[in-house]
Amino acid sequence: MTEPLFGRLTLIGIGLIGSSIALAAKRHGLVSEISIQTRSKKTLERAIALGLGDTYSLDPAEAAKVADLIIVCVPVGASEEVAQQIAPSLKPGAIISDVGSVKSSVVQQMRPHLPNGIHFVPAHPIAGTEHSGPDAGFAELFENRWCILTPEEGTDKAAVDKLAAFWRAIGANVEVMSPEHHDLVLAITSHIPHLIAYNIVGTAADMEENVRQEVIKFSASGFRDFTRIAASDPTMWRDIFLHNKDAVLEMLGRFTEDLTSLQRAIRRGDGDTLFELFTRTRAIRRNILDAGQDTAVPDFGRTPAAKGHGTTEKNGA
Ligand SMILES: NC(=O)C1=CN([C@@H]2O[C@H](COP(=O)(O)OP(=O)(O)OC[C@H]3O[C@@H](n4cnc5c(N)ncnc54)[C@H](O)[C@@H]3O)[C@@H](O)[C@H]2O)C=CC1
Ligand SMILES: O=C(O)C(=O)Cc1ccc(O)cc1
Repeated sequence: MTEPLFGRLTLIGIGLIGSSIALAAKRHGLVSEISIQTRSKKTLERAIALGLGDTYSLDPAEAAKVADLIIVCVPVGASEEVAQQIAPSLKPGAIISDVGSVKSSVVQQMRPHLPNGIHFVPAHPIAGTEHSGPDAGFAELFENRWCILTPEEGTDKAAVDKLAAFWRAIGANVEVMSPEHHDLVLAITSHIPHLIAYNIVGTAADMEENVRQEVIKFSASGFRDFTRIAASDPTMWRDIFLHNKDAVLEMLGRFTEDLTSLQRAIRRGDGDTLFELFTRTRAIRRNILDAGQDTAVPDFGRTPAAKGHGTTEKNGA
């Protein structure tokens, strides 16, 4: 049996991601003790019934005490409140991390409250489902998925390496980048796709009753996939859009321009434009599959041809 990487791991928030980390850390023997905190008694009782940890608390300061690694697993809008609550009881030398889907805002919310001598290494596992709560977790969630770390410059390298080793040990591939770059990439690869799903399902839901029934009845796989994504947790996704506002609006601007050019191509009967785009997007899907994980960040924007698909860009204007 190898030595655990950490002594006490404290998980603040025990939903899908927190419970999956608990199960994976336990399975791989990565920590000697797991302490769980969440703010609702009902959720804490589920965590106890599921046997996710060794100690349980409703008090974040109590749970964070003597922890070597604290991972905050709450909706991104609650990050500042949690940082304020745990800051006074953090052990010098502890690593504090999170799993939020947005990084710049989490850094801005948490950093000012963290005392010197604490290693702050924000993280985002790009792995999840539309389910939430402690019952939704499973130990394999992070296997062969990316986990992006966004430490500030000057963060202790040993702390970053140790957190990276933790994520690798539960099956993830680790990459390090700036919070700003993370937020821009995730806006197009994750946040806008969710917004599109929420919007298309909302549009269908607003249709007249008889059409709505047919939408459900004849739901082809495209729409069904959107309904899965649009069933994701409303609190979590509200917070993502409120806290990644600039990057989402920037990407939404480009998306809207491209959508307008597709609209024009359809109106004009311009089959070449449609065919050329659909051929290019098919190749992107193949790239993703060839990369061996369907969560791999696609090669968007690295080649001039992949930038936008408006008719003006196609014509080189
Ligand atoms: N669900 C997904 O697919 C993924 C989610 N994430 C990120 O992980 C984080 C957690 O998401 P999930 O586990 O899916 O959510 P979840 O809804 O399953 O669990 C969230 C947990 O946080 C607790 N909580 C909420 N506010 C709190 C507070 N102020 N103090 C203590 N506990 C609090 C809730 O009671 C619940 O136990 C979010 O920031 C999300 O952006 C990251 C990757 C994938
Ligand atoms: O269920 C899906 O399709 C997801 O996209 C899961 C997911 C949700 C949020 C993240 O920050 C990362 C992954």
